[in-house]
Amino acid sequence: MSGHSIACLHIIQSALSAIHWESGLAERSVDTVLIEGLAVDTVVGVYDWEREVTQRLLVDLEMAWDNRVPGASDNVADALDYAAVSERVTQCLQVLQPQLLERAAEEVAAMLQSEFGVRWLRLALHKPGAVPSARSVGVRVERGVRA
Ligand SMILES: Nc1nc2c(c(=O)[nH]1)N=C([C@H](O)[C@@H](O)CO)CN2
Repeated sequence: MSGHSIACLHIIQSALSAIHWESGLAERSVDTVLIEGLAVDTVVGVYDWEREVTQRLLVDLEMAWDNRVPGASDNVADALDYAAVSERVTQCLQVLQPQLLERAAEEVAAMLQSEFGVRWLRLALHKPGAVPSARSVGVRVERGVRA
């Protein structure tokens, strides 16, 4: 192969790798941070009696986060801090006192996206005592773009 052809090949390879990078196909993280079974006692429910008592909700969360950054720095400031998120989710549900789990899910999801910069999340809210013949009932939502 001539020197000219090799030079052309290099140019084509560089252009292709630039396109690959720009298109976001390169090294995209699909990492997540998890919270499972977070117990939150709050006023929740549609019936009159439910507005007079607190009931337990269990929260499961999976949130997209590029864990390579805190993985390299070992610094919690680079991580999605699951302790801070747990505290804020608890506060959000205790202030909201929603009737429906659907309303609670929307509020928590929007808060996580706006306050913590979470680009994608899957959130399940369980209300274990609501239907005595079921182990648990609840809702699951997915919001944002995963990758
Ligand atoms: N899809 C839903 N159905 C029901 C909800 C709810 O939040 N989402 N809530 C109730 C009552 O509050 C119930 O939990 C009382 O046991 C009924 N259905």
